[in-house]
Amino acid sequence: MTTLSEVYRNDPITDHHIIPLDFDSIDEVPESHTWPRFDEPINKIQTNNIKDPLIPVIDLASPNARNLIGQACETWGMFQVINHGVPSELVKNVEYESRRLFALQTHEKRRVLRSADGATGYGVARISPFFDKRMWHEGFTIMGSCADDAKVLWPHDYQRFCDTMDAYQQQMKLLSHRLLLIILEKLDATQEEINWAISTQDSQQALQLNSYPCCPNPSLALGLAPHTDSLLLTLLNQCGISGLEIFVEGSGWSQVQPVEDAFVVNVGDLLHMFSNAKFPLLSHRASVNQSNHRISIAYFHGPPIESRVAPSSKFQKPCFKSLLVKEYLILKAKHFSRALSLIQT
Ligand SMILES: O=C(O)CCC(=O)C(=O)O
Ligand SMILES: [Fe+2]
Repeated sequence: MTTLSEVYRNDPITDHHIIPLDFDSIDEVPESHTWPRFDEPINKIQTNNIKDPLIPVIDLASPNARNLIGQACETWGMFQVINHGVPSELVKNVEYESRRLFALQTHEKRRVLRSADGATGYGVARISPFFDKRMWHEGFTIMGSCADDAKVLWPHDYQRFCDTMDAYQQQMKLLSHRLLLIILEKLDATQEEINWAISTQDSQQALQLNSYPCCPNPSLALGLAPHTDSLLLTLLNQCGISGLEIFVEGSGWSQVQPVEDAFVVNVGDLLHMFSNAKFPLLSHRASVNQSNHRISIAYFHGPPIESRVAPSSKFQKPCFKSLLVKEYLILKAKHFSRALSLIQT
């Protein structure tokens, strides 16, 4: 069975792109990390007043949650979810362990550098090769067990990190299944399609720990460049520090303010495809700031890599061709944001 790691092995990225900046030793933004923008205003489209946000905040325990989730997927391709049942202690521990990792010295983190043909470990964002400028970001990717890397980082104290990441992945999997079930029912999907999306065997998931160190000049730098997520659904924890921005037609880049105990849920390329483009894809990016070292934790959920993806059988006029999930991911790894247009009918 092919895994996400094997798909990425097809498309190695060069060393230049794999090693993040040594943030400990830098006190200004180098030319390599200076992005040509950014005097544009950033709209704060969402306040902590969760009664009146633009990107809806949905209480999963409320009777109306299903309808609201369906509407949010159709309108935005994004919502925030609260009362989701993930223990807040675990969420705090994941943030704590992630900070423990990124607080290590640069030379220690580089011991678990992602290899050129690998998918897990420490490194820059996978989208880096598609941009001339580099990002104010370092990441650590986990797929399944992270024991091998954790043993290198903390030979005598790795268990806590592994247990926390394992427990969190488990919870994220349950929550993504719960949400996908609601979303697919809203799309009137068949039982077979539901089984495909939330298959307990061979489904693909990745946990991406993102670190955006304090930046001496945030207006020059960018934490993560604009992109869409490739799989079905992403659950993002902003860990209480704003930075996530979405591109809203007509009003430009807009901040998605963190809401306490909420996960940002967003539609990925495969769900956009499955919904026959009924659910929009939101391009998003991450900004950086001067005073807070921001951590975010993204969980990506996808179907088995060898399975086929196509618009749901309910759609009479599919606007995407059917292909294997791994074929799509290989296209995305080569063509990035053009990948979807290559499979339009
Ligand atoms: O850090 C963020 O807010 C965004 C992270 C993200 O988009 C990703 O990891 O795909
Ligand atoms: Fe993303």
